[in-house]
Amino acid sequence: EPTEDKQALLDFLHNISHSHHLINWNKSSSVCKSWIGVTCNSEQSHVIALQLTRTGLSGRIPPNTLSRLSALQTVSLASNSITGSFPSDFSQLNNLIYLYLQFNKFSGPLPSDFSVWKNLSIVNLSNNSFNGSIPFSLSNLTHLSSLVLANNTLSGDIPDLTIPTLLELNFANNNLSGVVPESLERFPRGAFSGNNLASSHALSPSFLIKPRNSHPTRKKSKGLREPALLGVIIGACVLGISVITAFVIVCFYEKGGRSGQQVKSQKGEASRKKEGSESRDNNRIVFFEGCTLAFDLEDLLRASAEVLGKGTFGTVYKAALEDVTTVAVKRLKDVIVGKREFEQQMEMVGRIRHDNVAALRAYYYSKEEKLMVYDYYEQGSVSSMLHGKREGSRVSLNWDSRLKIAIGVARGIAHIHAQQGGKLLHGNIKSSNIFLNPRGYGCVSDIGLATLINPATRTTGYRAPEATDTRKSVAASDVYSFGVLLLELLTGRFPLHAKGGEEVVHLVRWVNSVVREEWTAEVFDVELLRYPNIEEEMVEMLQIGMACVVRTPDQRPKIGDVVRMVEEIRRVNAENRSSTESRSEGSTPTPHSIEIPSTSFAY
Ligand SMILES: Nc1ncnc2c1ncn2[C@@H]1O[C@H](COP(=O)(O)OP(=O)(O)OP(=O)(O)O)[C@@H](O)[C@H]1O
Repeated sequence: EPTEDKQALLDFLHNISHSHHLINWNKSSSVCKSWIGVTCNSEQSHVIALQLTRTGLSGRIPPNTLSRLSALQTVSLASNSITGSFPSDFSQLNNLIYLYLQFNKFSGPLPSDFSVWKNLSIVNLSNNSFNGSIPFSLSNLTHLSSLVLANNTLSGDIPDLTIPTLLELNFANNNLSGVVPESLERFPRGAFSGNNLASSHALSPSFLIKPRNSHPTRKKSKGLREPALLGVIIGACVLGISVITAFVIVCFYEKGGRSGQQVKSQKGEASRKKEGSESRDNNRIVFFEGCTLAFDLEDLLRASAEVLGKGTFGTVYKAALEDVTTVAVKRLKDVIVGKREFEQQMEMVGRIRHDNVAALRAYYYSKEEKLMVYDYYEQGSVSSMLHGKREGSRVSLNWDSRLKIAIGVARGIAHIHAQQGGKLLHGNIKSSNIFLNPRGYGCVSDIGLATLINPATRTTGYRAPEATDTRKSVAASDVYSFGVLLLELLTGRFPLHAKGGEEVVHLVRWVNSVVREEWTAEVFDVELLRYPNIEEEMVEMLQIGMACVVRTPDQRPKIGDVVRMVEEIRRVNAENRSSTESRSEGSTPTPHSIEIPSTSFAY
């Protein structure tokens, strides 16, 4: 626990007014683990990021508080009502990389000596009342990639800033005069609009305003889209990092008219402020309890992102918020329910906190966008672990891991089924929705989405025979999907896999036929055969899996029994193992060597 940093933050908190968002900032809780908006380094010895966007901060930043956070790399205090001049003691934060102070009430001059922050990469001081000139010392920042000073009252000439790393620049809507220096001519004209510039860059407002007003009906959403679009388009052009920008471009700008939208205007900026706050008020990101993240839609839009994959319900992006916090954002498509029903479902799911259920951290609903925010699981899903490329990227899943995945998932489903008087189902158990919790147990994600989305778009392979339509799903349908997952863990095969030519093999049918032929050992993943003394456990798991996938829902075990059975696999065999160890050491199952008690299989 970084006690000095904690005290500095408490001193900050006690000397500035703030909203209830920071209620969990207290002495008794862990600053690194539970304080909202605070991120520590991996050793938990220092606070490295402070993200207090929209937390109702108002008044001056108390001196000698934040400046004591010596390892701070990110300061985000955007969208508050902070007054006073730029905190002079921030000059002590010489590890600063990201500085976001936009949408506040700062006034007075900018710091004259920016060179104290030699690692600064992103500076956003826009939408304040800073005055005075733009300091020339900015040109000493050799890592600077984004400089946004728009919507202030800065005056004087624009300094000749030769910063090769700079990708985004916005000085619009100030009182700047003179000409745009040659070093900055590469930036779009809109970056300088709304000033008193004398050269050809002093553009006619009508040119700038036109594109914005050409789609009056889309006013609201554009308010959110444009600032990020500007950054992304410039970044993409210069860097060509199309994968990273895909999230913002594909995700958020799909519906908006694009031509000419990069250009900003004085009038446009003014209306953007208004539109932005309106739409934020109506459609804000809703965070759930226990979430230490603090960001808003604009942060999400700005985040560098990559597509993790497309699923039945939409596309999932890995988004790096202000390059410190990484989250997974699911952008839903084909949502068939209205706002109220959507919110109710999210509230239900967002309240679930369990070791074996991936927490939904936040959601966002607007007419155009429905987003869900989860923790990002670095290791990827169980599906990618099982079926990723055998060499290299594939994480080896040994038998213990597979057992722990099965136990975790069973417990997770049981917990889900215990919610809402038994009314909540998962509806889409599959290996790509299973992740590993910190102790290596399975953790279930994507709860309850099936009821929000067009039922025709459900995944086959894991789907129970009766669940042809989401509305016909019952608790036993989740048990069936869990059974398929067990078979997948045992066999290392996809639920539907191609067997030479075009023939598609249904895993459940295949396992049943192999077992019927008494070639049971054939079903197991060859990767598992190198672990000694696990055949009994594998057979037990196979029995449980096969019991879960019987055709008639009533004949499947209840999830509570399934939990007990999978937990028993290890317990029972741990007791037996010592006596059998000497006998079977190193042995692997051979064809015909395993007996499966006869069950009434459906296939
Ligand atoms: N929180 C997360 N962390 C890391 N990867 C994730 C996370 N959530 C989803 N993914 C990965 O993103 C990809 C797309 O996920 P998504 O849930 O949209 O599709 P799916 O699981 O393949 O199918 P479905 O939509 O039916 O659930 C998958 O590979 C999934 O494992």
